Amino acid sequence: MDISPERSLSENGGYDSSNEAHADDVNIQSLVEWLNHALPHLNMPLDASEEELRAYLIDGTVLCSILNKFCPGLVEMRGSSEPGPENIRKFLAAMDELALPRFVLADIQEGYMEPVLQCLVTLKTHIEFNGGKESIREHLRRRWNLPKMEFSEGIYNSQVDTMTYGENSSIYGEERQRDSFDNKYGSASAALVHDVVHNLSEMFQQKQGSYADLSDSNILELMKSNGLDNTSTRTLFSLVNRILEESIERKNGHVHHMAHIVKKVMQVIEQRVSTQAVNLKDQNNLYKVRLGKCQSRIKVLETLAAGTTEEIRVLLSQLQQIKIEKTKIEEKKKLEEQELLRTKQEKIQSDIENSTLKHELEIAKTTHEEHCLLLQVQAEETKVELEKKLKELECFLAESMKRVKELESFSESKSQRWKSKEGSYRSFIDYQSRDLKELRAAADSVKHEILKAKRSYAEEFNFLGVKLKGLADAAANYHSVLAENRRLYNEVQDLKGNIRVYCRIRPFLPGQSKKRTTVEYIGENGELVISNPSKQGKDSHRLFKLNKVFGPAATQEEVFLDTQPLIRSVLDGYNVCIFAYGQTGSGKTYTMSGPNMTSQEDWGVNYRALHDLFQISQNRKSSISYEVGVQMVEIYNEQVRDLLSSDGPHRRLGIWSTTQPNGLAVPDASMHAVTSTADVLELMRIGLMNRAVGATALNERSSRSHSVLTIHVYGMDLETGAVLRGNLHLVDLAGSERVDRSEATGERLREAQHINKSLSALGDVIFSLAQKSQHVPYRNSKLTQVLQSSLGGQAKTLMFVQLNPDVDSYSETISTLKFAERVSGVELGAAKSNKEGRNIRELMEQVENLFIHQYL
Ligand SMILES: Nc1ncnc2c1ncn2[C@@H]1O[C@H](COP(=O)(O)OP(=O)(O)OP(=O)(O)O)[C@@H](O)[C@H]1O
Repeated sequence: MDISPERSLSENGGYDSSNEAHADDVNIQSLVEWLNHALPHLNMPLDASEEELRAYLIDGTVLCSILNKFCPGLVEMRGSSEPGPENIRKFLAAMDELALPRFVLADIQEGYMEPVLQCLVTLKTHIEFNGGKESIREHLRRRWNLPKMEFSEGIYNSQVDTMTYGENSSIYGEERQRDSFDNKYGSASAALVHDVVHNLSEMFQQKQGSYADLSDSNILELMKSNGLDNTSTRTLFSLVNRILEESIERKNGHVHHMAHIVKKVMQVIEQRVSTQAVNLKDQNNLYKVRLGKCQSRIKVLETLAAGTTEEIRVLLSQLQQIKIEKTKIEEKKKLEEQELLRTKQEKIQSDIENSTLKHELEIAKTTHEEHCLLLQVQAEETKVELEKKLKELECFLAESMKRVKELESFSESKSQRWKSKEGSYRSFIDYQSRDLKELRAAADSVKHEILKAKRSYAEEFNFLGVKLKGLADAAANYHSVLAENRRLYNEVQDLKGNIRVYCRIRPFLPGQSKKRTTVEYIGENGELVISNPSKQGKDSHRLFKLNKVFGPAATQEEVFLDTQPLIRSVLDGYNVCIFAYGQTGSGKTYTMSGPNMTSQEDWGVNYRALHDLFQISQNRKSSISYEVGVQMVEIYNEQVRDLLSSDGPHRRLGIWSTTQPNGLAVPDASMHAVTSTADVLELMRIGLMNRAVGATALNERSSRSHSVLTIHVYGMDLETGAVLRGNLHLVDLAGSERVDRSEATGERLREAQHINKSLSALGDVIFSLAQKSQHVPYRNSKLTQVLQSSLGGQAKTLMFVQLNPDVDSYSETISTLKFAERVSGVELGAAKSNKEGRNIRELMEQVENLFIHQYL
C-alpha cells in the first residue's frame, strides 16, 4: 500500500508515532521500481524482499546516489571500499539539510527497516511532488529563486543561502506587504530594513565573504510569510550573527527593527527546537516501543534458550541411551562374533562329519550292492524252490480234486442218510406236538389248581392273620411269662439243692496204666465205692454218696452239662460259685480250665460257663441288656492279691465283711469290662501268668494259692427296667494234700498250712450252711470271706471233688471224699430218708430240662 506524505509525516517533518505505518504497509515494489528507474545499474528484482532491499541500502551508496541523482554533488560519497555507515551518515545529514524525516543509523544496521522505508517513501514523494524527474537542486534553486550555477562541494549551503537572499528581492517585496511586521512599520520600516539589509550585506562582504551572500533582499525574502520556516538553522544563525554584528557596529537607531528580526529568528529557532523536541520525544517513544519489542524478543530468545536447554538435556539422555544401546549392540556383536566362530567350528565339525558320513555312505552303498547281489542270488534260489513247490502244489491240487470227488460222493450218501433222518425227525416232531397238546391240557388243569390254591391261600392267610394276632397277644405277655419262667426255673434249682457236690475221677496219666486203682464202683446216682488194697474184708471197701460221680472216661462236655443250668441262674440274678477240690495233680485245673484253651473240645467248666453266659445274654438282648465285668484275685498265705492289676499282684487287698449291694467282696481289685468270651480268656491268661506257681514234690505245676475269677453280671429288663445282679465265682483251689505228704518245709510248709486251713474253713462254712446253722464262720479264712456272697442264701454252690485213682493216693482220696460227704451229706441224708425225695429230684431234673429248652 502506498503511503502519502500527509499520512506518514507530521507537520514538523518527524514521524507521527500515532500514525506510524508499518514496513509491511509500504509498497516495496514501487520503491524498488523507483530506485531501478533512478539508478538503472542497480537492476534490483521487483519482488525483492525487505531484507534484500536492506542489503542494497546497507552501505549507504544507493541512498547517496539517489540523492545525487536528483541533486548532483549533494552528497560527497566515499569510495565503495569505504565502510557503509559513513555514506549513510552523509545521506542522513543531507536529509536533515532537506528537512525531511529520516531514520537513524541503528535502524538500518539492526534491520529495522520500517523507518528506512518510510524515509525512502518520503524522499520519493518529495521528489515526485516537487517536480517529478527534476533534480532537487533545480527544485531548490527555483524555490529560492536562485540563479543557475554550479554547486561546489562544501559551500552548497552557503551558496543556497546566498542565492536565497540574492536577486529575487521582488518576491520579497511582494510578500512583505502581507507581513505583520510591514503592517506595523509601513514603508519607512521597509526603507530601514533595506538599510539594515544593505548594511548587513556590506558587513557580510567585509567579513571576507562569510556572510557576503546573505543579501538584504534575501533577508527580506526570508522575513516574508514563513520564509524562515524553510531556512536551515545554520542560515538562521548566520543571519542572527550578521544582524548582531551590524547592530553593534552601527549602533544606529534601528534597534527596534533589528530586535524584531532577531525576535522573529528566535521564534523560528524556538519553534524548530520544540519541533526537534517533539521529534525526539516521538523517537524516544519509538525507542521505548523498540525496547519493548527487544525485551519481548529477549524473552522469546530466553524461552528458546530454556527450550534448547531442555532439548539438550533430552538429547543428552538420548545420547546416554544411545551409548547404552551402542554398548549392547557391541556386546551383541561380540556374542554374534562368538556365535559365528562357534558356527564356523560347528561347520568344520559338520564338514568332518559329512565326510565321515559320506565315507560311511560309500561303505553302506558297497555293502548294499553286495547285499543286493546276495538277494538276487537268493531270489534266484527261491524262485527255483517256488517253482518246485508249485509243481508239488499242482500235484497236491490234483490229489485234492480227487478227494473232492470222493467227498462229493460221500456227501451224497450222507445227504441220503440225512433225508432218512429228517423223516424220522418229522415223525418225532409230530409225536412231540401231540405231547405238547397234552401238556397244554395239563397246564390248564394246573392253572385251575393254582386258582384253587390261591383261594385256599387267601383263606389260610386269614387264618394265619388270626394266629398272628394270637401270637402278638402272646408276645405282649412274653416278658411276664419269661419272668415267671425264670422264677420257676430257679425254684427248681433250689429244690435240686443249693450246694451240689460232683465227684470226678481222673484217669491214669500216660505211663501210669499198670497202677492199681482205688475206685471200685461208680453208681449212676452218685454212689462211689473206694477199695483199700491194703485191707481185707469189710473194711476194705468204703461207700460214698455224692450228687454225681464222673468216671475217668467222662468228657469235658458231659461234666459241664450238669453245670450249665447254674450259668443261667447267674443271668437271672443269682450268685453261683463253682470250685474244684482235691489233692495236687488230681485234675482240678483240668476240670475247671481244661488242658488246652485252643481246642474247644478240651474247654473246661470255666470257659464253657463263660461261653454260655455270653451266648444266653446275646439271646436275651431283646428283653434284657447285660453288662459284664471281671475281677481275678489270688489268695496266697491268707493274703488277697489282684491278679489283673496293671502293677502286678503285689498289693494286698482288703475284703468287705458284709456283702455289698453290687456283690463286690473285694472292691479294690481291678474290674475289667468284657463283652465276649475271648475278653475273659485274655484276662484269665494274664491272671494265670501273675499267679504264683511253685514246684512241689508232688506236682511240678501245683498251685500254692487259690485263684478266684469273679464274673459280675449287671442286667436291666428293657421292658420293666428291673435290675438283675448276679455273679459267678470260678475258683481254682490250691492242692488239698496233707502237709506231711508234700514233704514241705519252711515257706512251703507255711503255704500248705494256710491252704489246709482255708480249705477247712470252706468246708466248715458249707457245712454250717447245709445245717442251716445260726452262725456261719465266714471270717475264718480269706477264701470264705471272698466267696461269702456265693455261699449261703439263694446262692448256688457247685463243688467238683477231684480224685486221683492211684492206690498211692488212697488216704488223700478218702479224706477228700470225707470232706465232700461232710459238705453235701446232710442233704443227701435227708433225701435218703425220704424215698420220694429221689423221685422229686428226678422230676426236678425233667422240669429243669423242659425249662432249658423253653428258655433258650
Ligand atoms: N479227666 C482227665 N483226663 C485226662 N487227663 C487228666 C484228667 N484230669 C487230670 N488230668 C491230667 O492230670 C494231670 C494233673 O492234672 P491237674 O493239673 O489238672 O491237677 P490239679 O489238681 O490242678 O493240680 P494242682 O493242684 O497242682 O494244680 C495233668 O497232666 C492233667 O492233664
